[in-house]
Amino acid sequence: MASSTTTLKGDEFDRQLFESVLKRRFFFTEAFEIYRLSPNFKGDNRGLFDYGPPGCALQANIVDMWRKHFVLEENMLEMDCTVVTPELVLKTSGHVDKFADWMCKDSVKGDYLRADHLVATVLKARLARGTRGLVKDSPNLEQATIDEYNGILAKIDNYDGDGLAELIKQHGIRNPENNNEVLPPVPFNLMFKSTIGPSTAAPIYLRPETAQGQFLNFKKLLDYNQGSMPFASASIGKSYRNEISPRTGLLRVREFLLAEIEHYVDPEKKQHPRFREVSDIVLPLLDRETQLSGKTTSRTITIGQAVESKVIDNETLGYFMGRIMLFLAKLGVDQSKVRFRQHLANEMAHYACDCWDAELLTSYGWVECVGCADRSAYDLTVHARYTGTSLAVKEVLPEPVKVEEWQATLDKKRTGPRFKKDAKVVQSAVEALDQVALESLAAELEKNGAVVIETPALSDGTMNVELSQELLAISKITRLQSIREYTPNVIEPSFGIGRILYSLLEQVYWHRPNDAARAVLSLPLAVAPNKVLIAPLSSHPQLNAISHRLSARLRKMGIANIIDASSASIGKRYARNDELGTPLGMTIDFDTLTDGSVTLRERDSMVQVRGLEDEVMAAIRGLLEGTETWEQVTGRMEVFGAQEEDY
Ligand SMILES: Nc1ncnc2c1ncn2[C@@H]1O[C@H](COP(=O)(O)OP(=O)(O)OP(=O)(O)O)[C@@H](O)[C@H]1O
Repeated sequence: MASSTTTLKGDEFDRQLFESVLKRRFFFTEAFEIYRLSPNFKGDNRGLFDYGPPGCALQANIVDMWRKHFVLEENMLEMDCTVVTPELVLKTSGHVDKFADWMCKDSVKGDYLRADHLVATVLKARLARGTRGLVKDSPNLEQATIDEYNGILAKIDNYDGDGLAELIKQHGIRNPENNNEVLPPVPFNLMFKSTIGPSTAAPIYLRPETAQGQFLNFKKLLDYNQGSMPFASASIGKSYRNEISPRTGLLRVREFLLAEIEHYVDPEKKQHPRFREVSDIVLPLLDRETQLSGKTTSRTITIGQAVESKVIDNETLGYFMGRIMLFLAKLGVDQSKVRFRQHLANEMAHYACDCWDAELLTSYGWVECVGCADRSAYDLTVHARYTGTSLAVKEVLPEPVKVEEWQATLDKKRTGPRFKKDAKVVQSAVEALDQVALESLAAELEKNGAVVIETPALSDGTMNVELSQELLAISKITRLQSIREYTPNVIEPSFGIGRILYSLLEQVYWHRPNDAARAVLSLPLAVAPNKVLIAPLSSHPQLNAISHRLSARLRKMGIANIIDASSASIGKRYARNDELGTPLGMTIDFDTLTDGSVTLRERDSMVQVRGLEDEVMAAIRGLLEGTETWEQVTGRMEVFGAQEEDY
């Protein structure tokens, strides 16, 4: 499509105006709005939104593109798992103990504030006041203070509770809304808790991510994939996080659509067969060291170079970062407003060993829209350990190889009577011990005469046993190995669809020159909610009939379209659809009745061409399928030029 004529620069962006367009056109609205206005409404509906028709269509188109770009392109195994998750699963995965953010309480009003956001908001405001003279007569900040604040902000995600408490104390940080003091940060678990059925004895959580359902089915997925590695599963579904204080519209919500890929890979073979397809893509990277040095400027580097120099840990991680970049480009994201930021050590989720976020630049600053984490073997290992179900891969070696290894043997004559119905569980726990564990246990057994090993849950609820030398022997043996067993590592690209949708909308929003009331959303054809507006110039029944026929023709081609036969001026109708991001407009007038010609208007340039109905239909199809550009269409059809549109 033609490029926008007045792209809004960062400073000119008027969020209020932009959001009023989205609300007016019903992209989304706050949930339970009419109840929230009631004096009896006690709840908190922040972070809960309903999508209206264009928001819904845009979301569906993004998801459709995601499915084609990832699931279809890579033969991923898609799953749809339940939201309701037993506590035990999330206890094992570490979410019950660790999936928390730090929050501070306003000492007077009792409001809760997310601690890292509080510090960042206050320091940013001080910097804005003290360096840009935003507040009249406010003193300029000393350069050393400016550097200190910037340094803190560059690594704000790296502070734990104590670190945040120290910052709050040291910098006299208070609630910016009322200047009240805040209490020291405490952790708040972000999962919504409930119970299943009438019994309170069966606690559940709404899943905070789709990943766990995929991991629990790993054995079945591997079988379905004929035991072949590597492979990926994928899932799209609602996830829930009880965010402490959501204030940034669609960017931080409590219920959101997550699209996640879990790519299972041999830990010793993290090369990717299609790596060469992405190795020349240039990525803007903001790595860990740069952030720790207090800087926030990313550097551009090809994925190939980044993997070779180990800035990106391995090919598979690099491959997915490249695929994420290509996906965002297809959606219409401004490539100069994307960067990949590496997680700092404390920021990383409890399961991750490396993580890069794809961040998009918005009026709220850089926003994480896609997380790309190497979860190592963490999840499969903990679930296998707890349940005693093997989630390992057995690889048949091309030739048997001689291996020296530690072997643990239980004396079953003794362990049977000793552990009774738990004997099998104890045995599976011993069998699950890896070589590193066996080596240190062998030394411990020799030294102390007994060792304690972790087990899946036993009948008395405990999860470990003591094994003396009488019950357990650990020795080094040499054997011929024909099967290698390993727990796969997982590379996980995780896409917050709502964040991508909102950031994209901000990036494609602009208005006609000198007319802030005429907003345009330059959404690409592929994701625009409606592709074609059909506008009859009069309400004449014959023109109406043609509109419906054209609409049906487009529908038959799978092209979403909308008829606007209202009495509003054609300029108004175009303007309305510019705000909806509709890329093309077909106008039907009385000439259509005599010579069968129709007009096709392009949203961004407002240029119109005229041709026979079939020609215009072919142009629309070509534009949608990407076999023709708008420039080519204007080259071969009669051009009207940009029309002055009465509004
Ligand atoms: N509260 C939320 N609202 C909307 N999208 C979210 C929210 N939390 C996470 N996401 C999306 O889910 C993706 C994967 O989640 P992940 O756990 O990596 O996020 P996160 O690091 O916890 O995010 P943040 O640091 O912003 O809280 C994110 O990249 C983001 O797009």
